[in-house]
Amino acid sequence: MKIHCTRPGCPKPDNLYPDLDDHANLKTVQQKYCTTCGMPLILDGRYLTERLLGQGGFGAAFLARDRRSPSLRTCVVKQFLPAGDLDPQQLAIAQGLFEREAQVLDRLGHQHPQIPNLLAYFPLEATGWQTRTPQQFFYLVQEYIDGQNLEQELSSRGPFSETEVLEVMREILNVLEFVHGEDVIHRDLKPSNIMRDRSGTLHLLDFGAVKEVTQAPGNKSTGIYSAGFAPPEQMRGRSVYPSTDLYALGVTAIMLLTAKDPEDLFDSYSNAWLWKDQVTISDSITNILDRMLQPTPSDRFGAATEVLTALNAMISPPPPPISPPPPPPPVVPAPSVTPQSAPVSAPVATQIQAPTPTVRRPFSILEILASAAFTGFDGGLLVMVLWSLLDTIPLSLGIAGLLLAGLLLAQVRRWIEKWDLLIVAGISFAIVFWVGTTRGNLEVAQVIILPILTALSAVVATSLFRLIYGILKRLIS
Ligand SMILES: Nc1ncnc2c1ncn2[C@@H]1O[C@H](COP(=O)(O)OP(=O)(O)OP(=O)(O)O)[C@@H](O)[C@H]1O
Repeated sequence: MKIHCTRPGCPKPDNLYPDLDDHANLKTVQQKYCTTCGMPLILDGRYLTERLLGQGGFGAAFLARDRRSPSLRTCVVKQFLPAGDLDPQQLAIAQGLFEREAQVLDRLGHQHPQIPNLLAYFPLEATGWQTRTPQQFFYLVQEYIDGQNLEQELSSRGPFSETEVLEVMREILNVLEFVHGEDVIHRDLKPSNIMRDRSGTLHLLDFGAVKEVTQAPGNKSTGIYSAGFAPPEQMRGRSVYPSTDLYALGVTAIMLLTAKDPEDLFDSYSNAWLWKDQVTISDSITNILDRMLQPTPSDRFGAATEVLTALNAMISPPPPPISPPPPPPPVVPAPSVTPQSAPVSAPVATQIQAPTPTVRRPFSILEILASAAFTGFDGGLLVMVLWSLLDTIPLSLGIAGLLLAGLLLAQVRRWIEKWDLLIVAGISFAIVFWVGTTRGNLEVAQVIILPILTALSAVVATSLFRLIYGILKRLIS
């Protein structure tokens, strides 16, 4: 059996003990020591570390086996390993907080299936290596979640779709709702701390309360939070709120959508998140993420429940396109998650537009009118140039009709929208201007005025149609 030494800096941590392959030996042996540094290898009399899983700012995580369980259950052993620049007072606080992390996990893990259970928490005093001074170590053992974290998933499969991100958000918000209800703020939410097990369930990892220790202003030392995911109040070492975790979840969501690191999405010059032009998602989810990513806690959602309500509101069927917007639903005061809940700046429901969970969102009135102007403009140009070249009305109308149908399809499918409309209109105008005035018999004034007139007519016709449709609809209902 291979046992991995947990002493930081051990030059040859892998120890081979073939005698422990025999279960009877494994169960009864008293202790084994690292052949290089003498560190005890069977922790708390039962946990045998197999390999290093990773190293964070305040400790290392190891994959381990529990020799006291009949199936040699796999578990995760986390070792408290603060960075070397803490003074004795800070170290004492850090140890106290590590213990608090254990208490928090103990309380939360046994109540929620998506938080790993705490299995043990213990100190270990070992003789120093290359020194006679004894060394103190702290360990925390927790349930092993067999799967991949979302950071690993992201790098192996690329960006998540809107639907997939919504699923992640909903699931983690439900966990946060519970966590915040227990007066706990996670403080380090990010894709690498969200683990998807083999059945697809997400788990929230790493309740690193120890990270509070260096939050004193001016102390910018290691691993206090994860840069990029922490909102301004946490970076300044101020109080944290439920909305601190919601901000980090917002960053997580845009990272999953874009497959980009937070540093590549945040523009420090304008102090803003620049991610929207990199993805096509519905307005409603964009608005929700915008609010989660507000720099001021009180501008964000105050509680996970509020975000869930906003996400659920997206499922309700979209209002008919013409009828006036329905009156805002009665404002339900946001349930206060913890006494630290940030004040809620506005009722959630009023923040949501055009609810739809689908990727192809409905067109706004402005978009419809802009598209009508574009179609009218290009339609006018097409008919004019074809007529001037072919000199037969039916054929010109037929070809123009076919080309227009293609353009309409491109707009409905959103292949061309916003600036594309202007670009396509500009290019077609330039072509028609050149072809019509050099090869055809068109006048310059004709090429300029006629398409503008057809564009205006299309806008007027569309507006009238929408008005009549709206009136009829209201009369019928
Ligand atoms: N309960 C667990 N089950 C399975 N894997 C885990 C568990 N806890 C941690 N891990 C994995 O172990 C690795 C190290 O975790 P750890 O929490 O020590 O550091 P980190 O999350 O990488 O960094 P930081 O502490 O700075 O957030 C990560 O890849 C994480 O996914």
